[in-house]
This record gives sequence, structure tokens and C-alpha cells, in this order.
Amino acid sequence: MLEIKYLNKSYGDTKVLTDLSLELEENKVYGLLGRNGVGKTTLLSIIANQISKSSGEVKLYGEEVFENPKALENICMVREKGIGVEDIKVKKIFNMAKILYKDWDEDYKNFLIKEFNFNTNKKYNKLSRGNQTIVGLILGLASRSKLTIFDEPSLGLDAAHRYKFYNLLLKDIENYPRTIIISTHLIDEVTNLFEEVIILKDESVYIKDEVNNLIEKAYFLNGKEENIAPIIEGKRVIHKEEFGTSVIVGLFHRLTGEEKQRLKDNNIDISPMPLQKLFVYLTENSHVKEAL
Ligand SMILES: Nc1ncnc2c1ncn2[C@@H]1O[C@H](COP(=O)(O)OP(=O)(O)OP(=O)(O)O)[C@@H](O)[C@H]1O
Repeated sequence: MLEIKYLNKSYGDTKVLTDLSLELEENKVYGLLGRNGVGKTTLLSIIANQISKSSGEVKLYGEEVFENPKALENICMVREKGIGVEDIKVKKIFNMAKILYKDWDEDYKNFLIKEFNFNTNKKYNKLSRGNQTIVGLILGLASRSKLTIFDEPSLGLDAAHRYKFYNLLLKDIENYPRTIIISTHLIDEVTNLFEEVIILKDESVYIKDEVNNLIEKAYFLNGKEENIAPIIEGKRVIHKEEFGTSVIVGLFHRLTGEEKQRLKDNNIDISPMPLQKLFVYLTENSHVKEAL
């Protein structure tokens, strides 16, 4: 559905993305992860044609998106930093969106306004940070765009509103499948939404894999150092904490049933590693890419 080839982006002398290539499939939910300043918003803004690229291709359904109205009516990007037009009433923003997005659903927008108990007569720039975010969420959901991008959709939202959004999104994509990209730092909250994860690092795509595949390879082992050490020899350790004679080891390696049994026989506890922790350790350790 979306094909990015050899994408480069610099701001002046600062290189942000280098020869980035990426393909996204239709009707999947992708999580875009990366440390602060790695280039997530830059990449998403290029996909949505909100900023220009330095070089490379970005094609949606085979058509270059750059200044292409036909491609753009299928892309909705909800940004973390405002929506571009600030000094107008929220209901006007929704009226503009109705014209802009090909698959906009007015009834669904009205339903969402009620769900969030929202007053659309207020001016956008007079709203609290959390309520500005909610305007973006309603835009993104009601656009029903073939490619919908949420860049930090949880900014300023309380937990109740965040979970309301996740549930609404899950329910809506069941009935109206579409491709969603969510960039977030609250990874564990949205792990069950993601089908695939894309991790940006060092100006490019560092990992792109199914969530289940990643999680199946990530474990914490807890036990006596002398019992763990011989079993993990040669395997990829991405984290280690010592507590007296015990250790907790973060392992990035698909364990066989036999290996798991051997660990248990040696009184070593095995527990799954949450995606957020895996992300932190992987983006701290540059040597593990080869492990994938
Ligand atoms: N308009 C701009 N002019 C100059 N540099 C910029 C501009 N926008 C972004 N940058 C720089 O590009 C790099 C990537 O920024 P970007 O906002 O894409 O990162 P990010 O991964 O979204 O970060 P975060 O997780 O903190 O939101 C940063 O070093 C940032 O300072």
C-alpha cells in the first residue's frame, strides 16, 4: 500500500533520515517507535506531504504522494503539535475536514463528539492541551482515511481518555479496516493494538517485525548467576541486573521447549519481556541488530 524507497531528509546540514526504505501493507496497524529526536515526526510528515523530502520515493497505491491531491485525500495525519489552524471554532475544523477527506464519516464524527462529551463551539486555541488532542483523535477516527497516522495521540490525555481512544479505534477498524500508524512513547498501553512494530534508529528503519515475533524472542530470566551463565552462553543478552548472587537477564533469543525446560530444571524463572522494555534495551544496544 505504502512504499518508501531510499528516503533522505536533511534540515540544513542536519541529516535526519538516510536511505530509508519501508513497505506497509493494507489494513494493518503499525507502531512507529524510536527515541526522542530520531525522526518519527519527520518521516510521518513526509508521508503525509506536510514537509518535503530531500530525495527518494514515497508512493501510496503506486502513486507518488508529493503534491498529489489524489493520493492525499486518502491520508490523514494527526500531529502532536496542533493542527495548523488554531484561531477557529472546533466545529469549523470538522467542517473543513469533511471536504478534505474522501472517506469522512459525519455520523461517526457526531457519535465521537458525544462519546468525548465535547463542546465544538469553543475555539481550538482556547482548549486545554488534552482537549486539543481529542480534536485530533476525532479528526483521525472520523476521516476513516485509508492511511491514518496518529503522531503521539496520547499527549495531554488522562488515562480514561487514552483507553477510550484505543477502544474506539480497535472497534472501528474491525468494521472499517484501514492502515493505521501510531507513533507513541507509551508502548505497553498500545501493544495489543499493534500488529507490526517499526523501530527507527540511526537515521533509518532498525527493526520492522510483527509484535508477536518480537515478543516471542524476548524473555527475562531470573536466578542464580552460576546457573544462568552456562545456559545463556552464546545467546544475545540485552540487559543484566545483579542482586547479590541472583541476576535478572534480558534475553533476545527464541528459546526452544528443551531450553525452557533446562532453565526450569535449574530453578531459573522465565517471564515474557514487555514490548516497552524490549524497545528500551534494543535501542540502547547497537550490537543486537544482527540478532534479528
Ligand atoms: N523544522 C526543523 N528544522 C530543523 N531541525 C528539525 C526540524 N524539525 C525537526 N528537526 C530535527 O530533526 C530531528 C528529528 O526530529 P523529529 O521531530 O522528527 O523526531 P521525533 O522522533 O519525532 O522526536 P520525538 O520523539 O521527540 O517527538 C531532531 O533532531 C530535530 O531537532
